[in-house]
Amino acid sequence: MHKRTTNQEEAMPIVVVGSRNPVKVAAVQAAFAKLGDAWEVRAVDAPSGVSPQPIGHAETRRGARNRAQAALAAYPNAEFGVGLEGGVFEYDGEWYTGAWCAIVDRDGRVGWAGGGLILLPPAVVEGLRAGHELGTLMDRLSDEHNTKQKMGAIGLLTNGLVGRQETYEHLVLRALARWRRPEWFESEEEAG
Ligand SMILES: O=P(O)(O)OP(=O)(O)OP(=O)(O)OC[C@H]1O[C@@H](n2cnc3c(O)ncnc32)[C@H](O)[C@@H]1O
Repeated sequence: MHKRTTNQEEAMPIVVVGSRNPVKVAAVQAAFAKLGDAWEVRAVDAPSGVSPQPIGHAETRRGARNRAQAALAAYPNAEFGVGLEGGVFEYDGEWYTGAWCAIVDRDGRVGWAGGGLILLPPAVVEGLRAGHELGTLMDRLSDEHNTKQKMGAIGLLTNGLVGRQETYEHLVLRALARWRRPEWFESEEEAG
């Protein structure tokens, strides 16, 4: 993995998450821990610039990129900014929740990954149509508090089989593809 060399050769490289949601921060920590080098993970409140409950890929993806860029801008010494944005998606009358991840570096590259879709039940769909946020609806349905910062809709819906954190960790790992295989993403000129 490419690392920027600085005159502080010993300093750990920094990755900044554009959210203080502990689920998102833990997902980035777990993903970067797999890279082999020790990374320092910081978290900042970064505006998504989209609605509190993004609907559809375009809006959700934009929110992820805005958060990643704001995160990177907040830390001049950081190598990467990571944005994770949850959204809801409608296909053929069924509604799903999923997410997009954007990772940005100092050279303007953006790595993308999205998905992790899971079917939402009718009571939640009704609430979404009425303009409510998924987090609020999941709290109401499960009679729990702040579930979006715990197992999330994914954990509640699968009754603990898989959680929001693991799902987001996978998105971060996939969004790193362009730095794992730079030769496949960049022309020789750019890569040089
Ligand atoms: O603190 P931030 O980073 O804003 O985290 P968030 O969970 O509130 O915000 P997102 O922008 O990622 O998600 C947009 C909305 O979708 C909801 N959401 C997305 N994924 C969810 C999940 O797995 N469980 C519960 N709510 C979820 C949540 O209510 C958010 O208001």
